[in-house]
Amino acid sequence: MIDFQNVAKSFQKTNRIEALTFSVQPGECLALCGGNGAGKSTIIKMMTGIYTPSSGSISLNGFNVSKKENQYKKQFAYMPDNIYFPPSLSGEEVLQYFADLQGANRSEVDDLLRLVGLYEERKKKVKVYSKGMQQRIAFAQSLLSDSPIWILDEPTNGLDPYWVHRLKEIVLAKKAEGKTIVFSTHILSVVEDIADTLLFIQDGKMFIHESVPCLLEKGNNLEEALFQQYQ
Ligand SMILES: Nc1ncnc2c1ncn2[C@@H]1O[C@H](COP(=O)(O)OP(=O)(O)OP(=O)(O)O)[C@@H](O)[C@H]1O
Repeated sequence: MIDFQNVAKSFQKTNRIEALTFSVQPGECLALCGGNGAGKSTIIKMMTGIYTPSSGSISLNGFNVSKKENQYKKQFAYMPDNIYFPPSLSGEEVLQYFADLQGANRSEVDDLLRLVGLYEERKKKVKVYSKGMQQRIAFAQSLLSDSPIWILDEPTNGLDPYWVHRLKEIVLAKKAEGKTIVFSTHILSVVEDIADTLLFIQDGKMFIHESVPCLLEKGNNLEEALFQQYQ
């Protein structure tokens, strides 16, 4: 379970996230949406301990997200929105590097390379990978750990339609295994296909927090349901 209690965040005295309270239940898949600059990545970075909230508290499966504590770090796997890859390493070496860093088993690397369709190109340096290929390596990296919570910041960014489809299948399979999932996206059809709940942020405030099936009763699709609420 992910729990946010009155979490706010300011940068240089400007409030960017206003007292946000919500939770994600075990096994739930929550989509984080909102306009550019709304605060999605900031929320995700606070969830993962990269940013410290200005006030309020966050816990992951009961463990406080705080610089002074370590237990919460074992609760989640994370795919950042822009990940640094040592450019001189090949795709295979990058995953081996992350496996070592996370204490994961290197034997999983081949399977993950196959899962993200990069096994044939595993010896190529990541710096020559396309944006979508780098994104798939970042996605594979987040699958090295079998933590109960999986947090993905714009995972479909740069993916072609086939890989968006595959990513949805993989996320749904992980959801069926009982993982608690949070992902951010601008693609409402992805939300419709895989999320249980939508949290829509506008200017750092919660605008909508509702189950996807309930939202879909308000329109033929999520886009229609959401834009009716905007008007
Ligand atoms: N480290 C930082 N220092 C100062 N301001 C920041 C910092 N990180 C984020 N912000 C500001 O906080 C606001 C929210 O940014 P955030 O990256 O969370 O938005 P987002 O919803 O993820 O946007 P996008 O959809 O464009 O990726 C923006 O106004 C941004 O400029």
